Amino acid sequence: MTMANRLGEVSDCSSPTEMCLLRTDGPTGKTRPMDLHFTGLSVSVGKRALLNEVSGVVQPGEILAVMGPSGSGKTTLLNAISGRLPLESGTIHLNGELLNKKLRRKICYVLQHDVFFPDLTLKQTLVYTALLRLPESMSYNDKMQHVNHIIEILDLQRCQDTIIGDGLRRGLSGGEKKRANIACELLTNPALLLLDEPTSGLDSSTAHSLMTTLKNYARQENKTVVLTVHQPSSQIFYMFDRLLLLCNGQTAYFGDTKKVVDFFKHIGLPIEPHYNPADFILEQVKGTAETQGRIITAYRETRSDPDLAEQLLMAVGVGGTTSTSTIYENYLDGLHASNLDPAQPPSPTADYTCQGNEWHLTSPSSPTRSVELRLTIEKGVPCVYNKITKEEEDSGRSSWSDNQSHASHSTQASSGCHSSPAEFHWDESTKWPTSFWTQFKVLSRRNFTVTRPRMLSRLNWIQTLGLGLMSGLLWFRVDRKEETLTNIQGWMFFSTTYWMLFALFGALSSFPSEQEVIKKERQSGAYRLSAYYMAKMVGELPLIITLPAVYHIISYPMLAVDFFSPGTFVIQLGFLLLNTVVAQSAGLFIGAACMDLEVSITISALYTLASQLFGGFLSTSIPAWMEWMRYFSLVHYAFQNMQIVEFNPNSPVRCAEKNSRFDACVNGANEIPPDAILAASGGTGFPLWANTLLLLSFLFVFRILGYMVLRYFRRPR
Ligand SMILES: Nc1ncnc2c1ncn2[C@@H]1O[C@H](COP(=O)(O)OP(=O)(O)OP(=O)(O)O)[C@@H](O)[C@H]1O
Repeated sequence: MTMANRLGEVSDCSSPTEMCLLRTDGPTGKTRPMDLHFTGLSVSVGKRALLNEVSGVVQPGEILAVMGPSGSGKTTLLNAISGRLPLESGTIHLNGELLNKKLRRKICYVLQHDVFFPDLTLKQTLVYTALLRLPESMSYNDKMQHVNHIIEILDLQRCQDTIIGDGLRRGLSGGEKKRANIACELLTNPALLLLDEPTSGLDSSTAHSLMTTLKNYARQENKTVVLTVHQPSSQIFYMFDRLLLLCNGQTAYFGDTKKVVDFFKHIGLPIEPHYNPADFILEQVKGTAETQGRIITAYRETRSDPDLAEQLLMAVGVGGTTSTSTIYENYLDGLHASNLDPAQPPSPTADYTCQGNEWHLTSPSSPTRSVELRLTIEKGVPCVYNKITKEEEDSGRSSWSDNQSHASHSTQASSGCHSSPAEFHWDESTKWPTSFWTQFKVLSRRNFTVTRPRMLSRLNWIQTLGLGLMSGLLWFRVDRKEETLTNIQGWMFFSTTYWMLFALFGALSSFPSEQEVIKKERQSGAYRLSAYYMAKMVGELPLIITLPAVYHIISYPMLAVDFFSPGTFVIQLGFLLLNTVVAQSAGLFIGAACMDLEVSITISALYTLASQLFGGFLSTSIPAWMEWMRYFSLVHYAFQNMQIVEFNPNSPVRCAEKNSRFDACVNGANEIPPDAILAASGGTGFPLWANTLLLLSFLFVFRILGYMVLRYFRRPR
């Protein structure tokens, strides 16, 4: 399909709110409508049951609202359906197929809290999400068109260049953030959309407008939507097709939203006139233990009625007193309207058998095509599946799929307005939507964009320029003689120590500040942790070395006016930067391991101060039993190497005229031998290459430890 064709299809849609989204039924588009059927879900933590035998079903094009008082288990239910919580018992089926890793890709979960990088604009956020979560087979242009399309659908054009913002910086409004949150998830064209309290924190008109958008989306794109909601207005309440009412983790009602008031009336709890039904039912389930018991028992009795099948079918709006054969006929009519060849209408005369509460009905509509219907009642919830026709089996769609209510949506599906500039070609054989290399590239770029304002902030520039000038002036044109030897060493020690502290403490908050976003993205299977980690290391490298390099460029030439050597200058810079990167690695590791800023600051303060004490400048006579601690000092090796480079025979340091502390000087030499300077500085005495190797080892060990912590101890659940 050409781009022009695709755009042509989009232009069929008359307005953004018509929600013309993605082709879902094309031969390559794999996001076909999905019904959700969960049965007897029980979840416990310790001895406490959070969910107890909760069941429900929702069809494509419908919205199932999960309501209940605070703490009744709404979020727990969504977590369970999304596969993020282990079930004690119960099953979750999508189109009759048990929930598995592959199917989880078709589910998106919009969290209650809006989790974003606050410094990115809305458009940048969506573009990075699209580049990470849309399949590799889509071109860049298609992905960008798709982003624009989603922005249009959710009516976010006006704020697309506004930063997301947070408590400190103003950015998107609450309603815009909710839409942005939903937009991020809609990008992947999910079949099942789970939303945890999408309207919380919104005023009634914004909440209504958001719900209208969702309703249109579900209807016109034939998507299945499950959402939790607290206290909707009556207008919003009646937008829900089905309602699942929870009370202390148990089902108080499941069925048609319009019938819930009748249900309550039937059990002796009539609603007063002009009362918001949502408020009314919530008040009842929040009532006394006796009222709660009455509601739950009444609902259970409905489920154990001898004429269960008819009642339940009625609850899902299938048929009331309709016989199963009529259901089947209606069902086939629906299929005929949407999928089957009009020239070959399916035969309404079907064979059907009934075993217990499971019906099997088969009807050939042509020699090569047959349709089979299965109706089961599992734990009180009816589920109507159609078995794939023979032709569809050939194209790989051979599981049980769709159901009775498909008929009611077929007209919408066939009414046009169901294509976008993009098509999806999910590669089902791979776990990730994009390759490692793509993930690495996109995440490096994003990391650079997100981290730059923090690391290269105006204040950091002022601090660096100020300190560079101050240290340059303090040690300006320092003389190269024994009396001023400690000044030269002091500059080197100060430089390595300062940048160690800067990098280590700066890195402490790096993982903790990102962890919520990363957790959300990892839970949705957007990328590998290794790609994120590598990208973070690489993306931040230019940022972490910029300021120390500027400092060195200002400060060292001022110090070394009389003995400046370009070679020494460059090598000194190299060790200063290497030490800074090592310190950053230590900070990243400590930050990841602790995640609690106060704890990590305490540990870091202890380690960095010990590193200074044992660095070889502040104390040159370390007690023998503490000498081993020098080997763990973060500044020791770089400080040693800077001295090795600085104090070389080509640039000698003159002996003191009297009372020299160096034997060579006392014995008549004019210049202090470099080895004597190093020996007197309390170092380990390792050569340059050994110190460099040890610095690199520190770097790798801290980086590997940081990865292990994220991989095994910070795994999102
Ligand atoms: N990991 C857990 N350990 C112990 N209790 C938990 C855990 N997770 C949830 N709960 C408890 O389970 C109950 C249901 O929690 P859930 O978040 O599902 O409620 P909710 O209906 O979504 O509430 P709200 O409307 O306030 O968000 C609450 O009482 C909560 O304290």
